[in-house]
Amino acid sequence: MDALIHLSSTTIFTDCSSSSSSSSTACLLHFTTTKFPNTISRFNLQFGISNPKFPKTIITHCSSSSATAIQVDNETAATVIDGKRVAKDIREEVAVEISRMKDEIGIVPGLAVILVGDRKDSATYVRNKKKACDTVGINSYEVRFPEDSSEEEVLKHISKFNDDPSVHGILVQLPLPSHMNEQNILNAVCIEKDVDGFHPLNIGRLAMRGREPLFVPCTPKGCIELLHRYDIPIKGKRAVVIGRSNIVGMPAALLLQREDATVSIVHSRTKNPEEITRQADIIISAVGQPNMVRGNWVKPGAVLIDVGINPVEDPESPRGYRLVGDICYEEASKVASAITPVPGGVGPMTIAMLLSNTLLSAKRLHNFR
Ligand SMILES: NC(=O)C1=CN([C@@H]2O[C@H](COP(=O)(O)OP(=O)(O)OC[C@H]3O[C@@H](n4cnc5c(N)ncnc54)[C@H](OP(=O)(O)O)[C@@H]3O)[C@@H](O)[C@H]2O)C=CC1
Ligand SMILES: Nc1nc(=O)c2c([nH]1)NC[C@@H]1CN(c3ccc(C(=O)N[C@@H](CCC(=O)O)C(=O)O)cc3)C=[N+]21
Repeated sequence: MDALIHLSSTTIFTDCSSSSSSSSTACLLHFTTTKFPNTISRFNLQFGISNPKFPKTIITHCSSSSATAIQVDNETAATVIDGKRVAKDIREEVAVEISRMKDEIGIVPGLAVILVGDRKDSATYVRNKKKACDTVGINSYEVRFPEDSSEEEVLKHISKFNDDPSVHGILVQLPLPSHMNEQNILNAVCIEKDVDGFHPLNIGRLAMRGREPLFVPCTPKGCIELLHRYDIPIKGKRAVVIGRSNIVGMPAALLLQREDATVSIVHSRTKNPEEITRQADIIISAVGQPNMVRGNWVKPGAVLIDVGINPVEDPESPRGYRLVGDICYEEASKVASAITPVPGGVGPMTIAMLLSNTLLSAKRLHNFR
């Protein structure tokens, strides 16, 4: 190194095009040198000139100072919010409670999962939920219906599970085939067993001050749980939720509001969404658009919760695709103070919350504390 350089600020630009498996990162550095302390120089650098011995060293061509190599020691990186680890902790906590319940009152919680049609992703989710139930000691009951089955058949099974005392939670995997009326089916789940929290009565109570839902939807609950477990304050903060679906965006906004955040909702008709997200201390994104939230949509120090699960083509991956979130991780993680990865962020928490809701239901139905 020819000159000692004090980095005063860093701006990172990444090519976040959704399909590229490797992206190039350019870095605009503002720094002063000891040789030229009053000069602030700007250099356009290309990352990735890797010397494994000096991974943080960038080689560049500088004309206004004698520097040829820069040590980027103070590059800020966000805390990675490890949903996979937290979900494991929660599964262990749930397992302890389930075994205590079994020992003390001889009850084992049961979860019924209804899957209609043959979507591959839905089948995978259901399989993962069953596996998770097995690991904590929840009995799972799975019913599969062919794509062309009737709404009445599904309703009949829901009614059967409503009356079955060994079932404490009922989950209807979404989306349903288009010929079925989702409202009718979700309304049929009795609210005491609505572990997904999708029944309008549970959502209505979530929206009302002074009312308590019996269950909170798993994905938004998982987002808030991550914030709590990482000691991230919510009260008085500005939160922006991107997406307003019944299952994620809308209940996430309601939950943040219940936690005393000031909440804005961005959706597909929002003009200049980046101006709104840039004001946020906390962003929860649930859109389904790969890498939509760029680094420059994010206020420095913001906390980012990425719900999006988007498959993008990747010939190098064994499945031929890989999962990315709604947030351009590479860019945003350099601006944020904390961020959830995809995979390994919110996804595992959704399943952990489902287990936790099923335990809660069994405890409540059997008056077990
Ligand atoms: N990690 C997990 O556990 C889970 C992940 N997911 C993932 O989360 C994502 C969202 O799921 P879900 O809520 O069911 O999706 P929906 O398609 O039901 O909702 C998407 C929302 O995003 C909004 N939206 C779409 N495009 C834009 C845009 N360009 N700018 C701003 N807002 C936009 C839509 O707006 P509008 O209302 O105007 O149409 C809508 O409110 C998906 O990737 C899904 O796979 C879902 C559930 C659980
Ligand atoms: N009634 C109903 N309830 C749901 O909760 C529900 C639903 N329907 N329909 C579909 C969405 C989607 N969803 C996910 C759950 C876990 C992961 C998950 O565990 N993801 C892993 C990756 C899994 C992989 O690698 O394929 C992760 O993010 O690390 C993702 C998505 C629940 N949903």
